Amino acid sequence: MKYIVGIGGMTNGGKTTLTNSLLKSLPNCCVIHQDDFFKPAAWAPLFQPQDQIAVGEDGFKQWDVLESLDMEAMLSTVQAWMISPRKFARAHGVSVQLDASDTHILILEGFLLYSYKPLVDLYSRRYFLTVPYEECKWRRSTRRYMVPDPPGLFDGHVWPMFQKYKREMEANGVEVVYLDGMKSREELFHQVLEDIQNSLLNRS
Ligand SMILES: Nc1ncnc2c1ncn2[C@@H]1O[C@H](COP(=O)(O)OP(=O)(O)O)[C@@H](O)[C@H]1O
Ligand SMILES: O=C(O)c1ccc[n+]([C@@H]2O[C@H](COP(=O)([O-])O)[C@@H](O)[C@H]2O)c1
Ligand SMILES: [Mg+2]
Repeated sequence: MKYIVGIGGMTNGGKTTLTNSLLKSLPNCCVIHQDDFFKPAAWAPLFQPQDQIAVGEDGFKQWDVLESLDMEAMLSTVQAWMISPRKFARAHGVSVQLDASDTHILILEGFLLYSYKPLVDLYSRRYFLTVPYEECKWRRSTRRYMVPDPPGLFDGHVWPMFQKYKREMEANGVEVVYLDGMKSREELFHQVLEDIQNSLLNRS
């Protein structure tokens, strides 16, 4: 059985933390991180021609839109797993348990998992982590990304884009399991692990 889990939701909701814990506990489990698919951006003026991240009318680089991600490449990577989860696992250094039932799990982790149409129906289960605005803003202020946030990015771009995509997801009727990112790391881990295990049992 092939089982694809989405760990989505807002920036700094705790997606990467939760994913890393699940990976250690689920058998035959591979991961694809959406933030590995950001398109290239200029880090110095000389490299401007390679910059594929648009600058909005607001003056901010538009990192938090679907167009800043190479979703076709992400989809191809998912398809490679679907064709041969065993080969994919080996290529990514994941040891495959030969005696386990033929269950293979793929976790997709990222902040815009449910907005790209070709991916939406591939998930067996879609989780969506959220925390309140103030907590999200505070956590974000403690993070250091490859490209540091310019002043005002959170309120001017990150938060409005999160709200826009969430609204669209809900309007499109995409079914998700909401997770309260204010729970402890341990509580979230046990809640989701148990939920995945139950869902796997129901399918087998
Ligand atoms: N359940 C939690 N409670 C409190 N802080 C958390 C929790 N999960 C993650 N964090 C912290 O929040 C920040 C963002 O976590 P991270 O997993 O990188 O989020 P995301 O991948 O959603 O942006 C990190 O500093 C992390 O240590
Ligand atoms: O990873 C990068 O190269 C990168 C460069 C610029 C910005 N980001 C930010 O990465 C955020 C998504 O990652 P995360 O872990 O916070 O969900 C998103 O809100 C972007 O603004 C990420
Ligand atoms: Mg992350």
